[in-house]
Amino acid sequence: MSAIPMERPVLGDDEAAALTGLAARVRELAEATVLTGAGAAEAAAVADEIAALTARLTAERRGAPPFVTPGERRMDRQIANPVSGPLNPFAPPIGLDVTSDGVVRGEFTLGAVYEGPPSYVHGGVSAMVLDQALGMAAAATGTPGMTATLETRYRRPTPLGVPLKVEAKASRVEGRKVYASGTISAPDGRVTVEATAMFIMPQRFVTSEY
Ligand SMILES: CCCCCCCCCCCCCC(=O)SCCNC(=O)CCNC(=O)[C@H](O)C(C)(C)COP(=O)(O)OP(=O)(O)OC[C@H]1O[C@@H](n2cnc3c(N)ncnc32)[C@H](O)[C@@H]1OP(=O)(O)O
Repeated sequence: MSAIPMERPVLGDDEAAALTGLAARVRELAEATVLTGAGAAEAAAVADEIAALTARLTAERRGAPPFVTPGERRMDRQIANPVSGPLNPFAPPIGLDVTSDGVVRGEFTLGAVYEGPPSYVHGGVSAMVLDQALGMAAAATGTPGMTATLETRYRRPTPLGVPLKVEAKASRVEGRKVYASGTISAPDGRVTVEATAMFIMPQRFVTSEY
C-alpha cells in the first residue's frame, strides 16, 4: 500500500509550462547549493528564503504528482518521473525518444548533484537512467512492465559535465515478460555502462493501454 494515491490531477498546458519552469529553477538551485562558496551566513540567509518559498508552494499541496493529458503514448503523461520528467527537479531531465523500430535514445549531461566517485557519475544514477530507457524500450513492444531484474556492468567511469548518450532496445517478448538491453556511452563513443533487464507486466495491467 503506497502513501501516494494512483488517481492524478491532470494539468492544463499553462500550468504544466509554469511548473516545468519552476522545476528548472529548482534544479539550478540544487546545483548552486552543492557548488556554492557563499559562506555560512549567506547560506543560512538563503535557507530562510527558500523555506519561505517552500511554504508558499505547499499552501496548495496535491496528494500526488500530476499528469498531463494523454499524448501519443500514455507513459508520456508522467511528467514528474525522476529520470525524464520535466516537472521533477531531481530529474536531469533526459529527453528519451523512441524510434519506429523501438530503439530508445537520449542525450544528456549530468552535473555535480549526480556525483558518485569524485568527478564521475554515481553508479545508482546510471542504473536509474538505464532502468528508465530499457523500461521505455520494453513498453514500445506494446507490453509495458515493472522492472523484475536489472543487471548493470560498469565498464569504465562515466564522466560528469560532458554529453552522454543512452540507448536501449527490447530483444524479445515472452508473454508478460520483456527482455531489453542498453548502454550509456561517453563523448568518445566508448561504452561506460551496459545493462540488461527483464520487465513483467503485472496481471492487473494486461488490458491497459500504454
Ligand atoms: C505496467 C506499468 C508500467 C508502465 C511503464 C511505462 C514505461 C516507463 C519506464 C519505467 C521504467 C522504470 C520501471 C520501474 O522502476 S518498476 C519499479 C521497480 N520494480 C518493482 O517494484 C517490481 C516489484 N515486483 C512486482 O511488482 C512483481 O514481482 C512483478 C510485477 C515483477 C511480477 O509479479 P507477477 O505477480 O506478475 O509475477 P508472477 O508471480 O505471476 O510471475 C510471473 C513470471 O515472472 C517470474 N518472475 C516474477 N518476478 C520475477 C523476478 N523478480 N525475477 C525473475 N523472474 C520473476 C515468475 O517466476 C513467473 O515466471 P514463469 O513461472 O511464468 O516462468
